[in-house]
Amino acid sequence: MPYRLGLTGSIGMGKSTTAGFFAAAGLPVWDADAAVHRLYARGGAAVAPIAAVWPQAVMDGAVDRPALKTIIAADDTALSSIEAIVHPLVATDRADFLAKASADIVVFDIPLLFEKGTEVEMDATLLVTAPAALQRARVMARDGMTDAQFQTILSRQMPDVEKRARATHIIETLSMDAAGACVTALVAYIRKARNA
Ligand SMILES: CC(C)(COP(=O)(O)OP(=O)(O)OC[C@H]1O[C@@H](n2cnc3c(N)ncnc32)[C@H](O)[C@@H]1O)[C@@H](O)C(=O)NCCC(=O)NCCS
Ligand SMILES: Nc1ncnc2c1ncn2[C@@H]1O[C@H](COP(=O)(O)OP(=O)(O)OP(=O)(O)O)[C@@H](O)[C@H]1O
Repeated sequence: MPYRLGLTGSIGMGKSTTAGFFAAAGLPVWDADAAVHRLYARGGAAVAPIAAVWPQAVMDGAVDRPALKTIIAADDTALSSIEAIVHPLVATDRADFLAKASADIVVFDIPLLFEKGTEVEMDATLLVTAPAALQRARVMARDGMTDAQFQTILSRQMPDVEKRARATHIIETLSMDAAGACVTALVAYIRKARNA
């Protein structure tokens, strides 16, 4: 079985960017957010079970994210009900990817890796992180992001300090060059440890 490296980090910490460095190094990368997008798209496996509970959340055969957000905002229990539908489907997608992978190391980009306990399915974890002020500046630079939205998302994620305590490896995403070099060094380290 390939070595499974779980990549995580809070919003805006640089998961997608760091996943790109692994992909550029030739490692297969599975992306949890992309899996959810596939499941929500027309023909995706989450459409029918979500329509059965919230018919107003499905438009033109696909799950409509703004509609889901309206439902979540109005009902404190909705997010966990959505998760109960979506997370088993995501787990199946991830298992299919792993079964087909032929590389020595595969990377799983999972925003909620520690929150949902998925780290038990990994051989090691990599946390990407940055100072809180930099994280905030990155997220607030995004279109339509408000301070209240940022605070809500942060409140649903495990604090960075707790993630640091759990992670096997940590990379600070301060510059592209430095983070890219850290990824190269980490891949070499894992290969050396595996072959030792
Ligand atoms: C709430 C939804 C509709 C918001 O969609 P939208 O496109 O606006 O935002 P996006 O998916 O990029 O998420 C925004 C931020 O919220 C975080 N987030 C998303 N889902 C969750 C969750 N279940 N718990 C905590 N944080 C979450 C993301 O990591 C990200 O930082 C969508 O995220 C969703 O359907 N979530 C439930 C499924 C899920 O758990 N996805 C997480 C990956 S397995
Ligand atoms: N190593 C780095 N050096 C400089 N800037 C970076 C680095 N990594 C990420 N960034 C910047 O930080 C921002 C967030 O990066 P990215 O989208 O990769 O984060 P993310 O953790 O995937 O975000 P989200 O949780 O919202 O999906 C982007 O503007 C990106 O250009």
